[in-house]
Amino acid sequence: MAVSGFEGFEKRLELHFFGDDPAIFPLGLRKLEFESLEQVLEAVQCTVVSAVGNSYFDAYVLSESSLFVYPTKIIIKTCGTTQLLKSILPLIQYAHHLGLTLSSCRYTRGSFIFPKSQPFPHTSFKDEVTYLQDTIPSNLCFRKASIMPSKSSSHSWHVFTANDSTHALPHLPYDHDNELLFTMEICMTELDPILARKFFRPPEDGKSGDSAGKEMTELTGINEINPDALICDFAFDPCGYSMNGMDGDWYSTIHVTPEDGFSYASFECVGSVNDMAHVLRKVVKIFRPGTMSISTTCNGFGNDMWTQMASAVEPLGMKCRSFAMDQFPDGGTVVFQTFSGRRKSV
Ligand SMILES: C[S@+](CC[C@H](N)C(=O)[O-])C[C@H]1O[C@@H](n2cnc3c(N)ncnc32)[C@H](O)[C@@H]1O
Repeated sequence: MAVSGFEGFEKRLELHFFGDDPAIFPLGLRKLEFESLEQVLEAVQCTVVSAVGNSYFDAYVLSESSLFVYPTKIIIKTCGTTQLLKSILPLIQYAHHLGLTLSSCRYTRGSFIFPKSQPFPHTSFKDEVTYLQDTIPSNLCFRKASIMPSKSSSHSWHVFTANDSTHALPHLPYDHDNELLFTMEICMTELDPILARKFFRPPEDGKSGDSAGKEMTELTGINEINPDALICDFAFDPCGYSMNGMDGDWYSTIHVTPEDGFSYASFECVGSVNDMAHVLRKVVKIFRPGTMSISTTCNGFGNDMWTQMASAVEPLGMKCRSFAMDQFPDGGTVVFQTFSGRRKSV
């Protein structure tokens, strides 16, 4: 851990692949040996602490956040001082051995609380973008990097996308009822200290990380966010919590750094507009953050999520302080909003 404190803000990488050989499916990337994944994570400097799978994908809780492996898609989210971008090259190489080629890359993150503690290539967004530009293959020719602002220079949303010319919008943009799907990433700081205490373990509780995690999931109401989800949870010692949820092919994930002074929690999921507002309200009630950002990404062109998000949390005392929208070449539309308790400014 950095001398300053634990960096809760995650770096997030989403890679999509394609392959023409039917023999590699239906498992695709899920055929990767566990040892190969461990080697990728070694480059990032984190480890697997727990894992679960269903018929659609595998979900791993990491020592620093989460990894999701679908047949043609990988999502890795890591916090602390991990070097997430160092996973790209080994992943491209392992996928190549399976007959899969990279078609899309998306990297996102908020603003670090302790930016000076980050190692290369995460020393600045400029360094990250240079590293990405140099690492990803040239067939991903539609590229864009953007820093989406808020009213405060310490809360920005950093986005880099790169896509090839033939596999645009790789993630299905609609659900089974033909509703537009979104990815929602919520970053919360200044958690309510009484609620944050629930993510500390009593000294020498004699429990495993899994059983202590299960208790936290129930005690905090996290299990009620989506009662249909299969949850894989883990409690760190003496504090900290991570969980992955699986509901069919939809994932959700929560990570909590409860320490006073740099408390942080994140929630991420996929869903339609109606699900999102409902879920967002439940999440805000669990953490009661002083400040919060919401980033929604959809692979269509319309993204009017921001009004629904604002209406969902205003009755809970959170006021929308800023709004920014940007479009990415063959990478969809991103909306970034910041919120704070009514008397605070973000
Ligand atoms: C890994 S968890 C959740 C990560 C998540 N991205 C977040 O920001 O909250 C981080 C919390 O667990 C605590 N922690 C305790 N032991 C840890 C370990 N071995 N590795 C990582 N975090 C640990 C940290 O101090 C922090 O409160």
